[in-house]
Amino acid sequence: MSIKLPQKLMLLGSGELGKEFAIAAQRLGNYVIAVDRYANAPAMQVADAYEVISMLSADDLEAVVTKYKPDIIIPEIEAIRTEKLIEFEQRGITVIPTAAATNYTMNRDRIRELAHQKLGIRTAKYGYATTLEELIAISDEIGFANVVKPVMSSSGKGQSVVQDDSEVERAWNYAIANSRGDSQKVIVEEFINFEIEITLLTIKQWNTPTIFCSPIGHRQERGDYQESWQPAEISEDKILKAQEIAIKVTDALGGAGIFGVEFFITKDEVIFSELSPRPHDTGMVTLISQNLNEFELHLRAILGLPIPHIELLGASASAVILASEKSDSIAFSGVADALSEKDVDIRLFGKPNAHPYRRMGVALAKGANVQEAREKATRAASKITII
Ligand SMILES: Nc1ncnc2c1ncn2[C@@H]1O[C@H](COP(=O)(O)OP(=O)(O)OP(=O)(O)O)[C@@H](O)[C@H]1O
Ligand SMILES: NCC(=O)N[C@@H]1O[C@H](COP(=O)([O-])[O-])[C@@H](O)[C@H]1O
Ligand SMILES: [Mg+2]
Repeated sequence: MSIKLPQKLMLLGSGELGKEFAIAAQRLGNYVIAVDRYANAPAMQVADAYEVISMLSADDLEAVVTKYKPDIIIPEIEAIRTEKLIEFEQRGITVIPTAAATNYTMNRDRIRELAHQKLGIRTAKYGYATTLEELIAISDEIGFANVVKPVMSSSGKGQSVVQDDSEVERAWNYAIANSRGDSQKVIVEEFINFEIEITLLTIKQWNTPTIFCSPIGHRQERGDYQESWQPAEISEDKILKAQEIAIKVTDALGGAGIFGVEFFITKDEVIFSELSPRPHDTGMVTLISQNLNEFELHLRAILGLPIPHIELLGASASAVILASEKSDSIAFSGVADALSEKDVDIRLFGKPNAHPYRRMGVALAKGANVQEAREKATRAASKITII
């Protein structure tokens, strides 16, 4: 595919990942329309145009697509009326990576079925429930500890680790209260006691073979990422195994773009967890670690532009800057202090309001080794306070 520039790109979802993507797209002169459910979202601040709609509404999606006639639709979150994307694709608009892929990954049950049932890939043992009674029954079958998550959610929203049957009801209520979209279904997964978990950024291209970034290690709390680092300390044979699985799943999904493929690495196994058909939050480390970051790679893959070489520039890390309370007026202190160390950078996303644990920024660092990079990133993040 050889594409003419500029292209008119419509981002569905305009958070921090969309913002960096919009910047990358505009550096090559493209026209970006940023869409999200609230005004002043990060990507809207750097886009050519923006719209506030419910992305779960087919009518709202139709209205913005009719208004702007984008060449390419680029989903940035899961919670989108993906059936409507299938219709847009049939009308000749490119959907990234494909409309079917966004439909598969919108709900945890669909991608699980594809990876485990259809492709035979090793995952954690799992089951589903649509009522508390079903959850009690399936939890006994899966055993404890297990992890309960709404089938539609991200960044750990509504997710809990359940240690024994006394905690099942609380997990049910928490999952249902925090489910995105209109689903009342939860997935229960066997708790995997992993040594490390990784994101393998996988770049699927229109006409050239799939390529990979060096694996990214990460640490999560409450199901949400706290820090990530690159390279992850895993053996070459496990990297090859993860690459083989990533190729299988992304080939089944088709299209082009970057995917964040998540794995649990145990002593003996590489276990597929889930994937994002778009840049990954833990991949923000590539804003400092690589010659081309994950957003530039996504753009090049989408536009069919060459990626001659991906270079890891050295051990690097990212650490998140989280809000601690609810607020509608955001200001940061400690920025100068955070930036005082060599090879440290930060991004403040410009989200218009905060609530506990909302990700408001990220600190990035390079170091002599992964440990030093992680320490520097965490130190920088800890110096920034939201006031
Ligand atoms: N079965 C499991 N065993 C052990 N830990 C788990 C399991 N499932 C999830 N976790 C932990 O919770 C984190 C978040 O889970 P998961 O990736 O499924 O949720 P998510 O809401 O889609 O997150 P994101 O959108 O940020 O990728 C995982 O990265 C891992 O640390
Ligand atoms: N794990 C998925 C992820 O990190 N997605 C990123 O977070 C934004 C939502 O943030 P918000 O909840 O603070 O609005 C999304 O728009 C995307 O950029
Ligand atoms: Mg995840």
